[in-house]
Amino acid sequence: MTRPFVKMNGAGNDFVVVNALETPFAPTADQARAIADRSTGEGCDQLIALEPSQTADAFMRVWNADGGVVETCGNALRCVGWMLLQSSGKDQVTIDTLGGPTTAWRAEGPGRVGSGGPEGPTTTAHVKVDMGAPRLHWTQIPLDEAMDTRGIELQVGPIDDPVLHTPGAVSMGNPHVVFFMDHAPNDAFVRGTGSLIEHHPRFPQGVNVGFAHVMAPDHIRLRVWERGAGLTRACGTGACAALVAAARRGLTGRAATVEVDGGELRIEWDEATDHVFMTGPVEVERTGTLAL
Ligand SMILES: N[C@@H](CCC[C@H](N)C(=O)O)C(=O)O
Repeated sequence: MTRPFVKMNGAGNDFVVVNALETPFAPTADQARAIADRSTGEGCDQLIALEPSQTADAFMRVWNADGGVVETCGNALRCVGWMLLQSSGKDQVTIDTLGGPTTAWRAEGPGRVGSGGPEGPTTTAHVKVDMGAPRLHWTQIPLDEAMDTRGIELQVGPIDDPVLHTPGAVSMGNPHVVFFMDHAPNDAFVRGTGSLIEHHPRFPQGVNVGFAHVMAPDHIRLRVWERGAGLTRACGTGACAALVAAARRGLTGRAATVEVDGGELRIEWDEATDHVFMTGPVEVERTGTLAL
């Protein structure tokens, strides 16, 4: 069986997107893993399917690169949002996920906007998404026991001199923990520490691990080790979680630019609605066909 796909990325976080609005697409975990494999498959951080929805313009299903189905993906919501905005001609579209419903709009943003070319993809568009309200109670992350999610009981390194400790915990529909550091860590540190924390018993459903350096009250440098995908060039829900965790500790205001390896995301935590809004770039890289 073959299926057409579109390869897209949001700030460097890349996806194989399959339109399953008319024809169902239900890969096994092994098939999802094979598609995501960067040496033998198409290669991506997440596999995405756009499915029909009773309540929204579409339902977005997400598989991590390890083949596991997860709740949501912020950067993919912008990519899929752009596809639906283009195909429907609407000004806004709604997308449901296992992590909750989202709305997406076209937005203005920095950077070159073009259609791609021999030099590679250029920014296709900027899209804003309403990621909903952050979930902050320990049961909602979820954690293994009751504690204040502004700074949870967790440390890395020796007990009397930890390298990292007391991260914030936030659910943006999926679980995140955010360590605050005075610099951005290198790849080896993110890989070593991230892989350790991802499966820590503190997080019964695993966790996405953010390393945030607050450079100014409106600017965060963020690196993320994603649950089920490893070190990625951007994590949209991770950027939302970092802003929320930083604002709760008084390290930033309620809006900031979050600089990730693959670009910049604008995150705003609206006081009136409690919703977190994310604006950032979307790129179409290529199209192709999956052989399943
Ligand atoms: N890249 C995503 C998050 C994808 C899912 C995540 N790895 C998880 O397991 O929750 C984003 O942009 O939010």
